[in-house]
Amino acid sequence: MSNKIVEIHDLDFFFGQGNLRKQTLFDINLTLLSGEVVIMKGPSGSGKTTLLTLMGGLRSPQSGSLKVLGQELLGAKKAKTIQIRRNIGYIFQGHNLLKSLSARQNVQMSLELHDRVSPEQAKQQSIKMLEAVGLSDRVNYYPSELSGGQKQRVAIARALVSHPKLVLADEPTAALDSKSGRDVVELMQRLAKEQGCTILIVTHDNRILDIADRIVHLEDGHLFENWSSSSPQSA
Ligand SMILES: Nc1ncnc2c1ncn2[C@@H]1O[C@H](COP(=O)(O)OP(=O)(O)OP(=O)(O)O)[C@@H](O)[C@H]1O
Repeated sequence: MSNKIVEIHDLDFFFGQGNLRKQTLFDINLTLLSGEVVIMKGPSGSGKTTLLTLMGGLRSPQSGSLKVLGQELLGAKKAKTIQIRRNIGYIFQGHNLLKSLSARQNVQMSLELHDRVSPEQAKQQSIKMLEAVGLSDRVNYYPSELSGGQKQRVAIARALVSHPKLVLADEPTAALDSKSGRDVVELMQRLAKEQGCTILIVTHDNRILDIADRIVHLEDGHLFENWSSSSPQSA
């Protein structure tokens, strides 16, 4: 299989219709390779979340080409998009845990989308994943009984438990203090390297830039690439 996990060519994106139609993304070209940790930076409103949701199959592309795991999303049928989404782990700012489910059940839920796993296997794998994120003593806790950092760890466990090829994280440290934020991204980076998955992190948090293999910038819907984390521009 190709090592190109995401391949975007000449992608434009518009919100709205008629007079209200407004271009948000302009001629985006981007490739994410297998096992890379890539950070996407950029001012508020520059289009980062829009691009992330397009890559995640949560929004339909309108032009250009957007391939995820070799599959074209432009013009893809709903069933195909849903199939692609099963190979993607999502981590969002608000962590989106279900309040009525324990940490283990929240993680397990994402495995139950995969019919090849029995409920008992799913349970064991979920517990193992919670151990991997340092929550072995919180497996049966509910979200309301966990700190912000612990909730974000559960969200990471949930995103990674099915060993997705691609993980998309939108501001994963935004709600965390700097120590918890740092711990959370280092954990994501370590698990990504262990599992060989590609991670794209959208962030405003300059303190975590050094964990990236590559940093891309979005400004007013235009993408600039190849500013490495050690380059002076990214400081
Ligand atoms: N559903 C929508 N309908 C119309 N315009 C939208 C919609 N969602 C986003 N936009 C607009 O698209 C632009 C890009 O928004 P987006 O959320 O992608 O930016 P962002 O870079 O992620 O911002 P932030 O860093 O503040 O989260 C903004 O001007 C925003 O107002």
